[in-house]
Amino acid sequence: MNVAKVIVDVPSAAIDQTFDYEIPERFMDILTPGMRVIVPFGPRKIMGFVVQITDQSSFNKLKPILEVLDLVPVLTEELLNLGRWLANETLSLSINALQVMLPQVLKSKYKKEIVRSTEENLPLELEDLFQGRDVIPFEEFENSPLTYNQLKKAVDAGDVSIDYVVQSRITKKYITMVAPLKEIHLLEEALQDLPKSAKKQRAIIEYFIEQPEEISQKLLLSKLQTTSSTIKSLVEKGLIETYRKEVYRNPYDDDAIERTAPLTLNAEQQSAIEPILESIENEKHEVFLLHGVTGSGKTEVYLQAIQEVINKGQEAIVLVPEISLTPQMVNRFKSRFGKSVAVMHSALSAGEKFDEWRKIQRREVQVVVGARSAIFSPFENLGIIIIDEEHENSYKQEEQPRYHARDVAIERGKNNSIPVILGSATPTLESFARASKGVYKLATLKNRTNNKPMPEVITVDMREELHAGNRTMFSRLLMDKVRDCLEKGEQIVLLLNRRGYSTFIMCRDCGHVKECPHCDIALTYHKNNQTLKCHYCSYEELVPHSCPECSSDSIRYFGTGTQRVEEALAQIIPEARVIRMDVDTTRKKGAHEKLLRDFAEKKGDILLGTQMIAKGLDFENVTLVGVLTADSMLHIPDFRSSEKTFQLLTQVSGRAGRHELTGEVIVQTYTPEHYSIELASKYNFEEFYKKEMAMRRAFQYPPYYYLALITITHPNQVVVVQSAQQMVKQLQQIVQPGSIILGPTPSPIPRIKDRYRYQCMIKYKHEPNLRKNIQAVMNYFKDQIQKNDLQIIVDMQPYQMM
Ligand SMILES: Nc1ncnc2c1ncn2[C@@H]1O[C@H](COP(=O)(O)OP(=O)(O)OP(=O)(O)O)[C@@H](O)[C@H]1O
Ligand SMILES: [Zn+2]
Ligand SMILES: [Zn+2]
Repeated sequence: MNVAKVIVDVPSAAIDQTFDYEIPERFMDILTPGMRVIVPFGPRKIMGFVVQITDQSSFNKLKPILEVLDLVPVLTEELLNLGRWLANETLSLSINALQVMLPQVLKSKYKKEIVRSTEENLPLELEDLFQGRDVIPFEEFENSPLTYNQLKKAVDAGDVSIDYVVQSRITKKYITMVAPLKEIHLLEEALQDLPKSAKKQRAIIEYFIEQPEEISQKLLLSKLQTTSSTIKSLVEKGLIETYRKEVYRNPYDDDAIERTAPLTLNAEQQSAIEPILESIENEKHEVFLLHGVTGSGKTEVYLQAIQEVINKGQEAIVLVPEISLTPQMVNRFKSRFGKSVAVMHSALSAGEKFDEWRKIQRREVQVVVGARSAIFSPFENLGIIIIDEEHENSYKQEEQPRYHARDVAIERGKNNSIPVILGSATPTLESFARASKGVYKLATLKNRTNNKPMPEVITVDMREELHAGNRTMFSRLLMDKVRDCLEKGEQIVLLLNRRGYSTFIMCRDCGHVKECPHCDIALTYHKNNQTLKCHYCSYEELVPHSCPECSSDSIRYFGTGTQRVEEALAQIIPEARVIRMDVDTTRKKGAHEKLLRDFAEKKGDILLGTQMIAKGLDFENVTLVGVLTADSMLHIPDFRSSEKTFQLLTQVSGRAGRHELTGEVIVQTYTPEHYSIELASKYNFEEFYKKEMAMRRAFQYPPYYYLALITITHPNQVVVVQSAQQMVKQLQQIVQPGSIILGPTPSPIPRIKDRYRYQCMIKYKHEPNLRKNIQAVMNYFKDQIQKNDLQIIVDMQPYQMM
């Protein structure tokens, strides 16, 4: 068994295969699949993943593996298999499919060190290596007579660990600890011996006599108002010691979280959880769709199912949309399961993410709560996977590998014979259709746990407002209600159903709109620093004083961004304190949390924001929710726009009246008769489902048809058009008779980063070989891709049509 099959880190279709390498003697006993290695590749040394170890190769002379990067595999056997499935399913490169499962730190340049993790004596050779130090650079081991096998034994025994040091040590954090070295009665003796004048030293000894536990040096210094030189002199006397201790960077203050006990489930929750518990018990893979109105207690069902899994000694993955991963949400899990919970969140630093990942890898936690990528958590004894708000688009990754976390969850569910729960107040049509057909098991929670009705929704026709002479963006009814609320000291959530960056600059004289010079899209106006920015390529420039086309100086910004709403509010109700939440105000780390905390602490009357305020928030003092422009999403060219509108309106309505106070919702719209607005205002999901299904059937969209979107890009427009036409011709030859090919057409954003973009879409019901066939078509373009800078992006089951 001296041949390793390795996927190398060269993201190119021409290299997308395993390469054979010889395993040198010194790595023979330690190398296992799932470890990263350094191998020679042409003139370079590059990283690769060992995916298989075998004893034969069809090549005669193999190059040897140069270095082994891990002594514990970073990918489990299950994840390696999942990687193969993922690459195949999403038509991605194997290397991308494996990389996506790992935290950033393991993908970048790093140094390694060996850390002593025991006070016990180590084998002699190791003691020689450490020479009294606690941490040594990995290279010292490589230059020592010690074998990898000996080191691995020490790692497996938990005596030492290997750590990765990413530039400037961001992977680990240490604090200096101080602890007594002598027993209490010896400390008391020492105290007698210390001269009375050595007040500071005496204070430290007295402290440890009272409290003989370790304490961080920093805390000790501040507690006793003492100095590090005082500590040092006691260390020299052999009375106390100082040492470094690794602390996990913990973004959440665990100890401050109060523990909660399971609630007694109500009848609906009880009948929802029973089949799930059965499935856990019988280790049977099933997918449950938990359709529960907002505030119906879905989370409590998750918590109790997870408890069952933990009791069985198994582990749980909970996916939550990125923007709902608020401390509020995380605390619900931490308050039930304490330190057994890891959190994976993109707002964490690379080091923090790595720490959380390591807790999973080292089996220090049983539960992970995280955004999309947490689906790849390296648990080896999974018992359940839960996807909260399963309808959220953020579960789809919009770069290679273009996977949907729901599909990955179900695949892992199958592989592990465990249940998968999809929860939502507004399930996707796809999921609800599967549940209706019995492919998924449906559980429904119709009532809020507080037994209050859903807040009443009043739609306001904005056309009538205009007729009545109201030209503001607020209807008279909404303003009355807002004032009412303010008087009663209650709070308000205002949703602008649109992104913050929709504000653009236009010349009033000639109509010129400032666009990005590299992308065919209007630049976004940012008021705070008077700049125009491109959302797609980060291009940035200062706002011009006059029109670049006609030199007129009546250049204005347009569009109803949140900034403008804020200004308008300030004019109409100057006394209201507004907290604005959008891409601009939440860019800084921790800003999102801070704004929410401020609102919870009633430092603001109105929470004004984009989509990001619609979900998961639970404030007891919120009694009014206003939606400023319910229809703005209906007009984007996306077959899911009605569904998204329905989902958003339902979600945001669910923010009101969740506790004692009754809530109310005002929805402003120019198309009150549109079924998604009308039915959302009545909370009628079933009826919406029927109507929307009929539309999808009529227009041949999912869930009746599957989609594959192929986007072709190139700096030269002629090349793109020609290639796209060739692409459609090729596709026509591979698809089944019932399938439909649309295009080629320019993409909705026809140019990004100086590359022109065309697309074509395949709609199909049954194409068992589609992936293989598309791969073959890609092969047809191989030369153009490699030599001519052509790019082809395949998105199986696309969510973004851009
Ligand atoms: N069995 C129960 N008895 C009493 N209170 C409960 C019970 N189950 C849940 N609750 C409480 O009801 C409230 C709403 O529950 P929860 O937030 O879990 O609902 P949800 O369906 O997840 O809501 P959303 O989808 O809106 O986030 C919470 O405050 C929760 O503590
Ligand atoms: Zn002009
Ligand atoms: Zn741009």
